[in-house]
Amino acid sequence: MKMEQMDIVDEYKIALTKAKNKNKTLLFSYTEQLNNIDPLSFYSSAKAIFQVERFFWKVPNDEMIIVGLGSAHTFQTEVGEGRFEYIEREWNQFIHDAHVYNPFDVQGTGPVIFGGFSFDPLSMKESEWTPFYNALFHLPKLMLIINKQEVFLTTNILCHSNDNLDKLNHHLKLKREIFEGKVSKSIENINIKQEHELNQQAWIDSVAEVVDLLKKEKKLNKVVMARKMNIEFNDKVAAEKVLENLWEEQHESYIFALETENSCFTGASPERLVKKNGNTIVSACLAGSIKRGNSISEDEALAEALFNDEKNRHEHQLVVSMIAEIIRKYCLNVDIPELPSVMKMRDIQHLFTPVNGIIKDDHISIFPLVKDLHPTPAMGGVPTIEALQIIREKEKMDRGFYASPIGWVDYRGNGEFAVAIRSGLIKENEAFLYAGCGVVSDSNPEDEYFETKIKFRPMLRALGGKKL
Ligand SMILES: C=C(O[C@@H]1C=C(C(=O)O)C=C[C@H]1O)C(=O)O
Ligand SMILES: [Mg+2]
Repeated sequence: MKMEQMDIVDEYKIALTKAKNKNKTLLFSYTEQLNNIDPLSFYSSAKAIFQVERFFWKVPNDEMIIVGLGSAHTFQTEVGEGRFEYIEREWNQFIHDAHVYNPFDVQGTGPVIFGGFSFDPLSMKESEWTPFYNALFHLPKLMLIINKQEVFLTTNILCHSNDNLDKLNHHLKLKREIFEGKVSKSIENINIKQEHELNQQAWIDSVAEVVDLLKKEKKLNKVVMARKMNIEFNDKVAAEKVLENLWEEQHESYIFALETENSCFTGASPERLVKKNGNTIVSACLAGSIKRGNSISEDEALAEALFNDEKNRHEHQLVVSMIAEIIRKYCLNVDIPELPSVMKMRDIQHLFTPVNGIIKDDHISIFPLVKDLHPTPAMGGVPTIEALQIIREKEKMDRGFYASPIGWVDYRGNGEFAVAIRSGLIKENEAFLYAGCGVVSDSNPEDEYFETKIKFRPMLRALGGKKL
């Protein structure tokens, strides 16, 4: 059903008057309903206009797709430990003064920021991650939201106290160019020149050292060890092509991309961190892995082996205990099945336990939940602080935004974050891919190496890797 819609020019004039009266810069945000539009085409179509800052987000069942173009404002910080509070504070301040026109009671409509946080502000820093800081969120100029088949467009403009209608007119012109232009998917191809797994043997040796530590130190239960791959391409890689491939190949995952400067952090993650919609909180525990089978019977036998495997169940249970504790701190009526189920992705199967709860205080935004949950023992370890210290010493790399929360927050503090795994950072004709695994005292370093090899596959395939 179409709502009666206020005119964007009239609303903009109200925002301008507010900016003048308050003598400050404020956000004008306007949401309207649209006819259907293909989200990937929308993402590609605006490349020439908004090439620097774009984002893409799709949840596993397609119930929510968000595509952002350009940045009306970018929230970023070098603050480490306090990066979650910093972004929340800045966003609240922005919203406090904003003029929001949104007649729809639909999640994702109205002003939304999209971005993520660094995994560990105290880890070593590598230059490829510099443009992402310790947190980076875009408030897009134009944002497409597809919520259960309903399509919306949100326009965000910053109004200064001495502005006239010029900015809006310019914006409307850009919008017409996008919608009247030939909206098409990308036709570019990706050609890998060279794939390079970094220090394989050194990594296996580090995992063996971590296993020794886990055996020695009774209080240390789990450490997640990751490694990376470098890829060189013959030409610059088009982010939209990678997204198109992920969309086709990993449709059962969260698919995300966050672009800034000459960098695109993208991936297809099976793992939700947390979702908040009003007082409803949903989280997920995902840990414990096995490959897919070549036949249905082999696949089922592997799933059963995973379910009954003590090492994997232990690895999984450590995640459930921690997430349950955090969610219980915030929620009533917490619902957690006693036994995990097996989640099957294209390349891998995981043990999975969903967590649902009703938040006690619905004034709390999603930010404190993200802060408290990150890193879960699926990405860090148990106990968290000790595990992070070991990761810093043994991994000897900068995870950047890999294994971190990535997602969106709206102007009411609702939103959703996935854990940014099965991901990679693309920089023109170079990419860095990341994969990790939960190491426990009965881990076999060679098996863990093989597990990470499987976890590179989704990104490798989307980038045109041939040996898959
Ligand atoms: C760390 C990753 O995956 C995590 C580790 C898992 C495991 O060790 O069994 C399973 C799922 C994820 O929580 C990754 O994909 O890089
Ligand atoms: Mg594992």
